[in-house]
Amino acid sequence: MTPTAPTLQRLLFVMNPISGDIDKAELSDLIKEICTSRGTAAELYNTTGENDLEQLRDKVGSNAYDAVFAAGGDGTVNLVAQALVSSGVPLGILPLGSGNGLSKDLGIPQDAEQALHLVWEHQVKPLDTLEVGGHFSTHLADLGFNALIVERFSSGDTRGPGAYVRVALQEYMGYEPVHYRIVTDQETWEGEAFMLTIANARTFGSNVVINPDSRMDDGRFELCVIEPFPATAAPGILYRLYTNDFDDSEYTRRLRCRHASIEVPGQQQALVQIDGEPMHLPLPIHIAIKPQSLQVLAPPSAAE
Ligand SMILES: Nc1ncnc2c1ncn2[C@@H]1O[C@H](COP(=O)(O)OP(=O)(O)OP(=O)(O)O)[C@@H](O)[C@H]1O
Repeated sequence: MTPTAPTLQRLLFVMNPISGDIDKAELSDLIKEICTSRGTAAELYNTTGENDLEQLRDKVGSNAYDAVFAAGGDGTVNLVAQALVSSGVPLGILPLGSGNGLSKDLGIPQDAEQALHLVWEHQVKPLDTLEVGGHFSTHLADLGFNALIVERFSSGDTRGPGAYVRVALQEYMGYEPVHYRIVTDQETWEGEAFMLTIANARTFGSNVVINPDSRMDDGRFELCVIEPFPATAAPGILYRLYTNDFDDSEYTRRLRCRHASIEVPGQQQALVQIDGEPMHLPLPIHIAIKPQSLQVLAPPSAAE
């Protein structure tokens, strides 16, 4: 353990039985075995997909957990973070999904067994969280092209990066950019966008860096706009998204703010993906940051 890290003695592990393709019974046994051998009490909760948030809030309210781990994909991390927000109880992550965006941004090992060592070797970091149209987000939300692809993915049975690229290419051909009006506490921007990301974090689970050099604890968030671009510009934009150079394109801009509202003139609702879950939200969409409202366990050496 790092000198400043508190000892975690009582833990809850929230496990999503459908996340990833590893054997959850084996992982549960491993968690119990390692924790028992180190004198740490570990309780397990399997999500059902029904009323999990209410159940977890009850558990967190009536038990003195030192930390609660989300063992699952981005949806499970969002669920557990929501149950813990403003409680002071830190969130740990055992990444099991296909994206695992927040865990990557925090530098958490992508192997669940290695990530378990966060219990004994960690630093506790405060993170901002976002409210997007009344929904909780820890990581990244967006409107436009990527939200459409996430929706196509969640309604089909295709998975994996190869399938993502295939679906994205199919949809790109007929995609019509949308006209947005964004009003923040700093400025107003109006125009067409191919994609509009609401970013508390930096990097998608796909390793696309949509919001480079940003912080998750500064009380601000970014609206990252990719404006319509000719097909010839696509390779350059894609390259910049993988090389930390989002701003180096004439088709991109970022608005940094504390609160914002997004309108689509003439439309009543919009498709939005929030931490990987697609949903239709009424317009305008109001976004606000809750500064340092979530504690997380990160590796002792994590930079930010
Ligand atoms: N026991 C369960 N049976 C069916 N669905 C469940 C169950 N528990 C949770 N879910 C659903 O799982 C979804 C969240 O999955 P999560 O994102 O954690 O994993 P994943 O889909 O494998 O990850 P990724 O999105 O990174 O690929 C939620 O929609 C939730 O309702």
